[in-house]
Amino acid sequence: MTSSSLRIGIAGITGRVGRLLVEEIIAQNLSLSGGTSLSKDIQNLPNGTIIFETIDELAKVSDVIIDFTNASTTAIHARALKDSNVAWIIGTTGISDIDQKLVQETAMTIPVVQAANFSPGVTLITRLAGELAKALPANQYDAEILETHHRQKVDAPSGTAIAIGEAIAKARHVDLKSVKEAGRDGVTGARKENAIGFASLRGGQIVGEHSAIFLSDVEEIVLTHKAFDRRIFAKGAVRSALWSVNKPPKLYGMTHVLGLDPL
Ligand SMILES: NC(=O)C1=CN([C@@H]2O[C@H](COP(=O)(O)OP(=O)(O)OC[C@H]3O[C@@H](n4cnc5c(N)ncnc54)[C@H](OP(=O)(O)O)[C@@H]3O)[C@@H](O)[C@H]2O)C=CC1
Ligand SMILES: O=C(O)C1=N[C@H](C(=O)O)C[C@H](O)C1
Repeated sequence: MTSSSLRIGIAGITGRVGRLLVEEIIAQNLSLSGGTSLSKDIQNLPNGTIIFETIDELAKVSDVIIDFTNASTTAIHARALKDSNVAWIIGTTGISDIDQKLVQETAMTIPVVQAANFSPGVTLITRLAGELAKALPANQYDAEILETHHRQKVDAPSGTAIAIGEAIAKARHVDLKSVKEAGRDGVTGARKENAIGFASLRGGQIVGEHSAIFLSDVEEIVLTHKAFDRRIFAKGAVRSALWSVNKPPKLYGMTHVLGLDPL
């Protein structure tokens, strides 16, 4: 299979990212096989774009499916794609632990590229956060993650914030779940040593902003990424789709797509 013959389907084709994926596929002269959506509002999609009723139908006419939908679809998509011949590029966030297991199972039979954020810049910031966490003692440097998104976002903390938290936790050899402090409210008690804190702001049309903050008694280190345009996600997802061609079944991430060495 070559990239020019690759048939790309979009799950969530009428969404904020879905519509930009269509533009990116057309801009790169790639082949769009169609998409799925909830409301099937096809306004402003190119003439002739096919909206399928189910992911199974879309899979029959696609070599790769890029999925920016809602976490409620993940289990259905995993079961439908497990025994298909398509690659699955997952951008959807807010996926439950149970459904994430299904994603992992699916990646045993088809190539899956999953990233909470398809921006190369965020991939690098996440690695840098891990590097800092490795070098800065957890009992001296408090790690806090701040994220800001548009008012329509339905999950919190953002998938990217969680991925940054996981990178910090991994570097500190702890399980994120055991140290995560999110949504502080009321008499919370003093901050726990080694905690990784999360704060989420929602409002307006902010595309996506993330900061990993390390605070000691004597200094503050802040890594910040701001996405100005959702095209950065669409470009990264299409790049991942092209990269997935002829790859063996496995759960890949943006670090694989970017060819970065494992940490
Ligand atoms: N990994 C990354 O780089 C990024 C990830 N995201 C994540 O991607 C997801 C989508 O974001 P965004 O585009 O802003 O969201 P939108 O709500 O704009 O789009 C979601 C799309 O999925 C469709 N959809 C929702 N539920 C279903 C369902 N049950 N079955 C089929 N289709 C469904 C919607 O259909 P309809 O239009 O008819 O409602 C719409 O087309 C979110 O989880 C978000 O967090 C977002 C940006 C970047
Ligand atoms: O919902 C969004 O918009 C975004 N979601 C992703 C996340 O949850 O991290 C990525 C990006 O920040 C935009």
